[in-house]
Amino acid sequence: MRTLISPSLPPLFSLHLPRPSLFSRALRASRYPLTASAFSLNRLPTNPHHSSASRRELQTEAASKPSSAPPGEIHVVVGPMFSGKTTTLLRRILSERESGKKVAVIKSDKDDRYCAESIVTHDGEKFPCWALPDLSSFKERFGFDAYRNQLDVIGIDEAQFFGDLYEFCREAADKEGKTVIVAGLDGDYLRRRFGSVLDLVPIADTVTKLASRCEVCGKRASFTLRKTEERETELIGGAEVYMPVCRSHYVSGQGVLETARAVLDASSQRNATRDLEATSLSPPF
Ligand SMILES: Nc1ncnc2c1ncn2[C@@H]1O[C@H](COP(=O)(O)OP(=O)(O)O)[C@@H](O)[C@H]1O
Ligand SMILES: Cc1cn([C@H]2C[C@H](O)[C@@H](COP(=O)(O)O)O2)c(=O)[nH]c1=O
Ligand SMILES: [Zn+2]
Repeated sequence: MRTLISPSLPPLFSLHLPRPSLFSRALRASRYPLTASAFSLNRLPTNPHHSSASRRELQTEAASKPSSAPPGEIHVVVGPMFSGKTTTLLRRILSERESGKKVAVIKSDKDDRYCAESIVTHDGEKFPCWALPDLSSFKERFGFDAYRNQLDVIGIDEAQFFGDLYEFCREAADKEGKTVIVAGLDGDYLRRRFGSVLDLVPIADTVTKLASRCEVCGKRASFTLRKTEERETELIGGAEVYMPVCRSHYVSGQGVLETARAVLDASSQRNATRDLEATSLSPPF
């Protein structure tokens, strides 16, 4: 199958890492070598602006965090359909697993294309996954103990379909030390924000927007055009329903839709004629 992802296209957001300040170096150093008790607020210089109640609150919060869980990470991969989101997720998951990390992948059970128990790229690559109605059921299904002690990296595909995406990712990364790699559509076929994928941006470590190739002109495609007449936001489908397009062909989508409809009509016309011919050739019952 043709590869439509251009490796030369840069991600929308690039990562700039400034020199760490003295403060940030001190903060980073405090994360790993210090135990929870060494990181006790009692040892911090007293801030005269903190009331004793708020000091107690902060102290309780610090004590309740598991001392062994280093902070996790959130990486978000978005883009239109056919831009390589699932492929990217798969590559990252495989590379984490090769480096010795324990991984698990979750996808929405709404997506019943290809295979129920695997994430599958449009090129047919597969990886076993948990197909779930929501993310909050994952820990119980995976096992609370196994989740806490034996899982480092969580991949989430079709993230736009999960209503509890934000809460799950924040808790997993902030409190449970997990690395979460999220792949999903940033926008729907009308280019409206899709689900809560974009809500993750402020709490993410990296955000990558991928592009596909416009099916009409071959240029960079950042949007997904729906070729059919359905109007609901959620409509599971692949290349028979959607196509990646550039900005100008998204805007002139009506024309593209008409072309696509004509192609579909012609092909169903051809199929109908073939069926008719096959029926008239078959012997009568
Ligand atoms: N219009 C298309 N129809 C079918 N497959 C396509 C189309 N455009 C691209 N592809 C293939 O899909 C691959 C990306 O698949 P995938 O990672 O599943 O994308 P995404 O998860 O972003 O939808 C590309 O490498 C390309 O080979
Ligand atoms: C644009 C758009 C897409 N969907 C559905 C169609 C597919 O089932 C998934 C996206 O899959 P992919 O891995 O990104 O190829 O989402 C939808 O329900 N509504 C839309 O507007
Ligand atoms: Zn185009």
